[in-house]
This record gives sequence, C-alpha cells and structure tokens, in this order.
Amino acid sequence: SHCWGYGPSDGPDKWCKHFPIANGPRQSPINIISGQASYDSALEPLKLNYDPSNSTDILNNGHSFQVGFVDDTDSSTLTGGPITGTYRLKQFHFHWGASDYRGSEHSVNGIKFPCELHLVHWNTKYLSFGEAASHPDGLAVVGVFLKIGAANPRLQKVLDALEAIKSKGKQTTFSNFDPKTLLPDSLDYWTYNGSLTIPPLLESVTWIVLKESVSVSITQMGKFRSLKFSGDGEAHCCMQDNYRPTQPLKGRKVRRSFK
Ligand SMILES: COc1ccc2c(ccc[n+]2C(=O)c2ccc(S(N)(=O)=O)cc2)c1
Ligand SMILES: [Zn+2]
Repeated sequence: SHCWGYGPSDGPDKWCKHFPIANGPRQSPINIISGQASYDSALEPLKLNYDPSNSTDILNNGHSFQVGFVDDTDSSTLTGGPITGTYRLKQFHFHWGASDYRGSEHSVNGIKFPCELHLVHWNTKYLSFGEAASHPDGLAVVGVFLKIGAANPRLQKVLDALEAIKSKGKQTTFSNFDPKTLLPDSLDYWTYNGSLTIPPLLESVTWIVLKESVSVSITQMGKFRSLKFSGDGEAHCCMQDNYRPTQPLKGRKVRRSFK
C-alpha cells in the first residue's frame, strides 16, 4: 500500500495525493463545539459488551499500536447509541503527541488532549471489517480522551506490553484484556458521521466521542512516546504526533446524547 506517515514529506497534508477523499465531505477528526451540538432524545445509551477472552495480540503497525480481537462471533459488540444493529469490536489503538498539549485527533472547543483511544467496530450486516469499511454505515469508532492526571492503573497492562513491540512490525500475544476497563464512568457522548483518520480515509465511520475523559500520567505518556515508527535496523524515529489535524465540518451536524 502507498507509504504515508506523519512526517513533513508524507504527513496529513500530503495524503490527498494518493487518497483524494482526504478533501471529502465527511472527513475526521473534527473540532467538537459543544454549544453547537444538539441534544437528541432519540439517541439510546451505548451498550458495550466485551469478552476479555477475545483479545489476541498487540501490534506496532508503524503508525500506532493496536490490540486485536477475535471478531468471528458476536462476543464483543457495540449496540445502542446512534447505531442500529450489531457492530463487532475489531481492535483498539491510540493517537498521541510529542507534548502533553497535543495528540488527540478530536478536540473540544479547540482543546486538544495528550492522547485519544479509538475502539474500532464493524457492522455485522457486512461479511468482514474490510467489506464494512467500504460502506457509509460500515464502521463505528468510540473515541475516549486521555487527560494528564494521576497514573491510570487500567492502562498499565497495555503500557507494559509496549516493551515487546518497540519497533514497526513487532507483535506479541495479548490475552484476557477487557477494554471496558479503559472507559470512563459516564458513557455520555457526541456523535457525527465521519471517516477513518488514517489512509484510506474511508467515509464509513459513525463517530461516538465520549464526553468524559480518563486519566493518564506524564510518566505513562512517556511510555507511548518510547515506541518507534521505524523498524529494526532503520533510523530511530519516535512514535509521537501520530494524529490527523481536525477537518472541515462541511455542514455536518454533531448530536449529543446528554442534556
Ligand atoms: C484490510 O485490513 C485492514 C485492517 C484495518 C484497517 C485497514 C485499513 C485502514 C484502517 N484499518 C483500521 O483498522 C483502522 C485504523 C484507524 C482507524 S481510526 N483512527 O479509528 O479512524 C480505524 C480503523 C485495513
Ligand atoms: Zn484512530
């Protein structure tokens, strides 16, 4: 696949060369202006039912790291919220910055967070993630902001596993992890129609961004930044600032599930 990244020569401003949809009508991420998000009483509560035994591996894919899940049955699903039907969890991953003042993909009233978690789900009306990713209602991603504060014990198992996947292409087993433990107490959310935030930038994502953040300490942020974009034997390139800047709303409405 086309090589793309987050650097000056292959970063988000260059993606449109190979992926013209980068300038499309429903691109992500966006800046969420809370005062302009309209409350929709028809929005249902989010229902996240995850089976920890479905987690399989943790992988440095050269642009982030992701924890993969077995998705051949409805054992780890997202239902309710703004979506209809059942979406299966495929993986979760993060985006983060080189400093604590940037790193999240979405922002709220112009405020960026140091890190953002994405839980990626695909609509089971399609046969696979790859198939679902090419349909406007194919994917649903839950976004969670991480805010600098006390060390988050729920993150520790993930961060400890990073030792084994420092460079691009490294993968190791990662079992019995319940991603529900990474979520905040409140599941209040904003929702809008958007896209993948990495190439191929497909406009197939119903975004569900939680209003409440979870904590991450400065030391824990250092663990994220100790990963490498580069593979073994390549010039060391720290994995940081792996976020896409916010994109134009182009008339889209952002709804909120809370008063
Ligand atoms: C065919 O195999 C795959 C598998 C996964 C692919 C992918 C292409 C793009 C993104 N992914 C993702 O998993 C992916 C990456 C990022 C995001 S994001 N940042 O949540 O929009 C969502 C989904 C292709
Ligand atoms: Zn993401």
